[in-house]
Amino acid sequence: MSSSNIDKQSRIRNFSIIAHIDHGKSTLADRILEFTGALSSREMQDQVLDKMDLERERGITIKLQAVRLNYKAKDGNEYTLHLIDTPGHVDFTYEVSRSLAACEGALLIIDAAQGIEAQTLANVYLALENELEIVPVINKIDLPSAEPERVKQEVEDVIGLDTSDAVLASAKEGIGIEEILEQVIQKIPAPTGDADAPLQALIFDSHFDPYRGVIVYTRVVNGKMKPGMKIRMMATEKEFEIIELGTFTPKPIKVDELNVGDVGFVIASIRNVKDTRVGDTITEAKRPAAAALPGYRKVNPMVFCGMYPVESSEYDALREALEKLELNDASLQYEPETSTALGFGFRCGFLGLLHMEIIQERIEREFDINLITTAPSVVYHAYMNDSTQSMIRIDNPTKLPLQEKLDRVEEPYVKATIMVPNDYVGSVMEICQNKRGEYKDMKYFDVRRVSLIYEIPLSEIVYDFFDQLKSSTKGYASFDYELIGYRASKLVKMDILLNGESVDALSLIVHRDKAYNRGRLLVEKLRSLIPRQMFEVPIQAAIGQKIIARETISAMRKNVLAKCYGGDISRKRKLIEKQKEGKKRMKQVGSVEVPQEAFMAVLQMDEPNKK
Ligand SMILES: Nc1nc2c(ncn2[C@@H]2O[C@H](COP(=O)(O)OP(=O)(O)OP(=O)(O)O)[C@@H](O)[C@H]2O)c(=O)[nH]1
Repeated sequence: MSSSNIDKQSRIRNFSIIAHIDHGKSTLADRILEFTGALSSREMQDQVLDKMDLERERGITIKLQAVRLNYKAKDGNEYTLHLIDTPGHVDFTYEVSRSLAACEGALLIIDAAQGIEAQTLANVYLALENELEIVPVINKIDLPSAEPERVKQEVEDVIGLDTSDAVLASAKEGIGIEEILEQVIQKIPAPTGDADAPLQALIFDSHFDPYRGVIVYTRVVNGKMKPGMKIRMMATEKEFEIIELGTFTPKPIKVDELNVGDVGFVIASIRNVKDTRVGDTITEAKRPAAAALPGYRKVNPMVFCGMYPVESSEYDALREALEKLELNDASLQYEPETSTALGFGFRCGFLGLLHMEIIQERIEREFDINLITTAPSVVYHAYMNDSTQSMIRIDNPTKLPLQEKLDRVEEPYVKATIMVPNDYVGSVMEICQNKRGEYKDMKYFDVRRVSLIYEIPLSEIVYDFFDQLKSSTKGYASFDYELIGYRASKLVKMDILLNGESVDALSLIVHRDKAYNRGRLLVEKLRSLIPRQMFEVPIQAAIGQKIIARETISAMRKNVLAKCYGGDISRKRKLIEKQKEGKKRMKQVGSVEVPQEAFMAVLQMDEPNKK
């Protein structure tokens, strides 16, 4: 390798920013971009690293990106910095871990008023797994409630990081930015790697551009890439020819090559993001690397739900919407599904609830399709009791075989870390126990805060766990979880009957000990959600042949319009309009009109906190 290349490589720093949500990651990233001159102040009006509208509205970062910055350090040298953004939600943990794998270091941002939170720790563990140098930054020191010294001590005690020269910063007021960059240069190592070795480049993200095809975000670990080179994706074994290479500054600019340590994008006439899996290694087809980079795994959806068009004529439009979204989202899965109650639709798989909500919203907003979605379900493993002992993956409660045929059913469990001020420990424990959680550990951070570890079935977390946690702790609890595997549970299928007919889209899998309680609450909730019909409608919950709960919706007495007779006509029209509006989200199930909310009722039941 030439000495100028070595020089260049020694002046590269690749880093991420990790933080608990709202501790100031995006604001700090913007400041860094501004300080290094990558953005003018006018451009600063948009938070560049948070791109999509939805993201901005929800205030979270979903799609990761990488920016190349030039920084003239105090030592007089010019450095190339690659700042790699990470998504801020537990649904996207694998993507976070791969973007961290593209770095040598990470800025750990901690809010000076709040201190360490659950995702601070989760992110630190991911950074440590990837052997990153962690540079602590205490942010928001401008806040009157900031306690930087206490938070520094907390970081020392809990994480074991030396905080003697942690930067005290305010991303909002632009304090400490230069010091942060100086520490990036001094503390984070330059990339090591061999420019003459066969190509190994890590894919840490990709997205679909309608004009250019898939744009792959990559970090070169060994070797180099040039336009015209034939590349191979080592996991998917697909081959492509590089058409263009570039980096984001943050505007995309073309480059002639991507060398060891470089972070940038590759365009190679790739049509589907499924060919460019996050975590996969790009190598040269002609001279492939002996092995892929470590850490690749295929991410599997954790949560499934049914999506049905309200108007059955929109089925094709829904399929096209899913096809388009899938181009850009390798973790979205779907397959056609038919429901007796809802007709033709799709069973869709997501990384988590947030991922699911984002896709639902995009289908409705960008594709203008009215959807009926069924309650989300986790994937159960059902083991048959016949001679085969075979296992069936159940991603839809209706598919659970009859009880008599089952040896056992297993469900996914997570290890949940909940951080909470002392005063709320009691209520958090109660929620966890109510959610079938198994207590594992409790650690005191300081006199005020506690970290609780529970093992909880994922299905219980899907059902409004986080909302309950937030509301019973005045918003102070923070929460993170990781999947730890499958365990056998006493699970049964509960069916819901409307007017005597079982509605498949309302079936759910519940723990046997909770079935009666859930069944009763669910039929009560359904009674309040389903409008009166022209006739009386019984709502029943059943396990097998046995009815465990019943409510009745009494028949409608008079036409709503009757009220308006003699009244003014515009009011009447408004009422008709309103009824039409309301109708949009109704589905005719047998002879009963059922609103969208009914299919989600199981998520909204306020279960009294009793065991
Ligand atoms: N007072 C004060 N507020 C700050 C500072 N840095 C960020 N904030 C505010 O804190 C809130 C969260 O900041 P973001 O930068 O969006 O936080 P984030 O960590 O990127 O959040 P996610 O993108 O949701 O992960 C915003 O309202 C910011 O204006 C700071 O130094 N001081």
